[in-house]
Amino acid sequence: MSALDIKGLEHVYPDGHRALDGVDLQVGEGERVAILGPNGAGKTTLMLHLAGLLTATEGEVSVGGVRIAKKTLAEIRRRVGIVFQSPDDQLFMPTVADDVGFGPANLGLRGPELAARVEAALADVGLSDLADRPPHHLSVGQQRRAALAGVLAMRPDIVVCDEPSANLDPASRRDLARILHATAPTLMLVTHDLPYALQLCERAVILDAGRVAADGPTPEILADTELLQRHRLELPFGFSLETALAAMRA
Ligand SMILES: Nc1ncnc2c1ncn2[C@@H]1O[C@H](COP(=O)(O)OP(=O)(O)OP(=O)(O)O)[C@@H](O)[C@H]1O
Repeated sequence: MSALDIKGLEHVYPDGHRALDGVDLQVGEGERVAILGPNGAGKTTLMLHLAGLLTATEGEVSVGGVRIAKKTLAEIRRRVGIVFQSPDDQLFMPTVADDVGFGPANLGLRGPELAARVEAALADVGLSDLADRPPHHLSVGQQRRAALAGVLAMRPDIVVCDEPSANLDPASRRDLARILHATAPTLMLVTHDLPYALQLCERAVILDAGRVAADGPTPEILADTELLQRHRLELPFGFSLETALAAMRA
């Protein structure tokens, strides 16, 4: 069974803008998939559908065989965790531990069980020492890890990350990649950062004008210069795919 099965997904916003125009996508359990595409391609719209935060105009999305519908929303939101780009959208409790425990507490966990869930998630992201700090006192990199801990504490089947590398220094970028590698069960990475997609995801999907324009192994997608140009994607100046792949194999 697929971790994620999207069939003929269309989304038309109330103003008539068609943001998704028939997306078909299957993702296997344990796969790591980068969702690439130019501004306005529909990446965020797709991401919001994965957790049932938008209602499909047409088509359907199933997570682990459970079709997203009003009556399955609670289950879907436990199964799919989204790490939003801006930690302000996610962190709002007085302490990091409270934030990480918020979701599991909503699931009904209490006492030692809740504390253990929070401790484990904070340990996974290397933030155990900062459990009692207010989230707004943390660095951007730490905030992003705290947001990921909040998602991991729900024990999701799929982790969706929106631009996780944005505004991170090189060391924080590496730390987060290592943590995502080690912790995300099935990963959907929405990003403009092509080297990060290469580092983290074996598969890449290009979305453009609300449609899947390409889907394949990330190294092959990134080696296709014409394909990238057609969809306004670019590797950073001076970036060598061969060197990066050799470094990853070493
Ligand atoms: N609430 C909305 N109402 C109307 N149109 C919207 C709304 N949100 C997004 N859109 C439009 O839908 C299209 C897809 O937007 P979306 O944010 O999903 O793209 P994206 O690929 O995530 O872009 P970016 O890379 O800039 O974040 C865009 O043309 C956008 O203007």
